[in-house]
Amino acid sequence: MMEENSFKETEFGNGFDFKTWKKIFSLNKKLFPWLGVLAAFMIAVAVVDGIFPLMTRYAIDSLVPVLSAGNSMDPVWSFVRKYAVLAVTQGLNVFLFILIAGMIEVRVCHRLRYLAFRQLQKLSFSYYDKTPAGWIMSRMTSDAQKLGDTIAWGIVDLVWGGTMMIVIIIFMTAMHPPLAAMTLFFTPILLVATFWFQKKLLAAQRKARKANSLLSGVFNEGLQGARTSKVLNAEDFHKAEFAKQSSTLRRYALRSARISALFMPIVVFLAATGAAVALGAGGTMVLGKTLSFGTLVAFVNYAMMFFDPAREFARVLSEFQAAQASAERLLSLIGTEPEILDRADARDDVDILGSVELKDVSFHYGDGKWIFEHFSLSIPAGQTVAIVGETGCGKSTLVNILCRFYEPISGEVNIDGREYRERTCHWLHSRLGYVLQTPLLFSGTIRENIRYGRLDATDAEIEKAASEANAAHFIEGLEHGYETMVGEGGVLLSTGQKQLISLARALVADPRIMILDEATSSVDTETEVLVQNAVDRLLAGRTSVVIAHRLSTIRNADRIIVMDAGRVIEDGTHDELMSRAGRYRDLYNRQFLDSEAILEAAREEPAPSESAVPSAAS
Ligand SMILES: Nc1ncnc2c1ncn2[C@@H]1O[C@H](COP(=O)(O)OP(=O)(O)OP(=O)(O)O)[C@@H](O)[C@H]1O
Repeated sequence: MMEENSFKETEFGNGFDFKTWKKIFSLNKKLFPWLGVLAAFMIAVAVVDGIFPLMTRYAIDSLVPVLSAGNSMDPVWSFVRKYAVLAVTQGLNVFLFILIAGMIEVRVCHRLRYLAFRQLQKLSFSYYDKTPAGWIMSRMTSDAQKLGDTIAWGIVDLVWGGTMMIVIIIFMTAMHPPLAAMTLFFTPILLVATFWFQKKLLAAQRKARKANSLLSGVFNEGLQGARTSKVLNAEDFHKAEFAKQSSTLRRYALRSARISALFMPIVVFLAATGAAVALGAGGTMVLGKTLSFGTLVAFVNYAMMFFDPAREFARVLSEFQAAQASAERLLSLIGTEPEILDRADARDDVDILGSVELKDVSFHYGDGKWIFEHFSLSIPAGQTVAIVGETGCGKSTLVNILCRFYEPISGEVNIDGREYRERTCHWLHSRLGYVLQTPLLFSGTIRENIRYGRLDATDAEIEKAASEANAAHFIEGLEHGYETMVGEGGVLLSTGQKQLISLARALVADPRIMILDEATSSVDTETEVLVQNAVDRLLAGRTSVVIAHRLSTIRNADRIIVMDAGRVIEDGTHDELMSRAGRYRDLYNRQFLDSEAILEAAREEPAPSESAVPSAAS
């Protein structure tokens, strides 16, 4: 298998890319009306926010003289009513925009995860060879989450910040254009400074996060491998690695703290300068009676308020830029084409008898290292073939090609005399059973796990398959029987129990061709016999290819193929090959008799953890 660290992630650019965002938005077309509603609410929130200083202006200029003159309270009550209406409207706006933005966040995240997961189901095996599981998990979890968050709350802040700045400029200009020009004189500097700081801050934070995750990796390895590193005297190496990552983290964390510390005073200073100008110039006008006192207060308010939307606007733009890497990585996953695709004229509606033939097949995994060159093998329908050979000789690769997880680079794979690419992948996979060496169960009940073999199987069929697979006895002995939860990956069951369930799953599917990658893990003798009987039943009457480790399977096979470096070097029955004194006899004596000896030892002293087949795992 390919090492995970050989995976090279595509480097994505840093600049803002409209195309990427257009694609992300087009994947969420159904949310467009909601995005429009959200934007409308944010415009409303910004307008109402901008009206409050005008209310203060009105109170100072119109109400204070009325109150000072001791006239009626009526205008005050009318003002209070208007103020209350405005406050309630704003409360409602805020309630609704939080609700809608939250809904959009969840739906964007769900949609992107759904699209990525759907694509993952379609992708060929080769994709999983090249792509580490951790990388895929990050795309599905943190990237999808980040995009949901950035799109929903980014629109909130972007529309609010943009509208708020426009509203402030309009209101100021409408009240007093020359004073507006003076107050807003520093605004461009404020905007530039805000953008610059936000960009630097985000970059430092991103580097700090990266250093933090590397440091967690070092922790993890250090803790998990504590025993190994002691044995290997590798403590100093781990200490040095920890010191390196830790000082990188400290450097970036300090940088981000420095930027934050500088940012606030500088930007607040600039905003305050605007307010000071308004106060100085406006104050003079108030003295000269060319400006009302209320208008001056409104100007000072607006000048101080301008800083907030400017900061939000800059922050969101930088966040969109930061989230762009998430968008590009997710799009690269969603847009990956499966390497194995059905041909346009591939048929699905043909019966299968089960004869299999590899004809002149050559294959490599994309690295140019040929695993098979001009390889041929023919298996008549109904025959059981055991494949044996040293590790790395190509047994699993042969099975991978047979199952069409990979296609040959050249040559043909014929099933019932027809090239398998003339059929759909579904045609083959629905008629082919594959029992893995390490049986994988899904979290759920035992019944559900057996039903994975054929989704429309009835309960009676499931129970019949379990009984044929020798699993019924132990299942019925469990407190919840077929409804027993198996835990994630089947952790609540023993190895032997999992093997029996996976055999039942294959039996319920009733495939014409059966591929069996036999388990090497030893189970106790009693289970070994149960598993072997179930395997015999599973293989009977089907074309079967078994990567064989059990002596009993090898002996019972119709034919044994010995492979070496991608070639068939011996082919015959057990007795024929034993009489030839060739590689098979060698292997048999060395490998299979050894495993027989291990089994023999296990018979005398059964391992407690593996002797649990008939026992409960509720
Ligand atoms: N996904 C892969 N990408 C690249 N090379 C691979 C891949 N899988 C297997 N190989 C290489 O192909 C060769 C044959 O491997 P294969 O797994 O088919 O052997 P095997 O006989 O099944 O071995 P084992 O008995 O250990 O399972 C090996 O050299 C292996 O390194």
